[in-house]
Amino acid sequence: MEAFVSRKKLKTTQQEDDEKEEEAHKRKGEVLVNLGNESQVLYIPKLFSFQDSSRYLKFLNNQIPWTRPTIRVFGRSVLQPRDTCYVGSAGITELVYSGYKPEAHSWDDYPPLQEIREAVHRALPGSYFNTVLLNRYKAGDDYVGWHADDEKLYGPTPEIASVSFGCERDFLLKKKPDKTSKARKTEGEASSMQRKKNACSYQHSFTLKHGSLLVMKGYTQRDWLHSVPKRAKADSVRINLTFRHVL
Ligand SMILES: O=C(O)CCC(=O)C(=O)O
Ligand SMILES: [Fe+2]
Repeated sequence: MEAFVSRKKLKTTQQEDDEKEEEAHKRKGEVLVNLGNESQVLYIPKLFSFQDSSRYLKFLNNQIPWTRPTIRVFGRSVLQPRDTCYVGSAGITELVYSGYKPEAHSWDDYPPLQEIREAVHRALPGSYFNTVLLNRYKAGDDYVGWHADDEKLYGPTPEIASVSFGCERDFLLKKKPDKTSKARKTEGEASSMQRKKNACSYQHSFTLKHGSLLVMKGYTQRDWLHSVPKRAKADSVRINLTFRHVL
């Protein structure tokens, strides 16, 4: 009985701490979502002013050597549905995703990218990013499908900082299917009402604004998938930069 009470108390303290942290971010106009099991997402809507964001968008759109590579998806070669470029420090482990190994360009050639990285470092004390993967979505039919950035070179709990410029697009998160038999059994026993309720907390969506920063932390890449789906109404270019730390 005693053990049960103290466990319950411990959980309450954790929840209280989470709520306090969420409140502190809210006061700054930010959103912190605790996804459970030590996964969090932080959204800062205005890391950059409108003017700076527009200047960066123009620079990136015109000066980055964009490519649209052929990638492998479920054993088939397909054109990636967005443009890409990769920038990283010399000597880092090579990145390979969907059978594609992007060439790492040098930070030295893109001072505005270094400026953006410094702003991200200031916003996230203690963070350090040595690579950035850039994506350009020309319009609403460019997208990124469901995936996790769970490549080994980032380690088990990577912090991924995602900066967006240009057209607003939806960023979705959904929980990976739970593999443990205990979880399957609990889900099987749940009433349809409970299942609906659970489903809600297993999906989140953010509209990523011009000049915003979204950070995925903790075990988000292990336990969750994310995507930027097609949107018929998105009629202009969006550029997204995901800063990552290669170990
Ligand atoms: O464009 C975005 O917001 C997400 C991009 C992304 O998930 C990725 O590059 O891995
Ligand atoms: Fe991603």
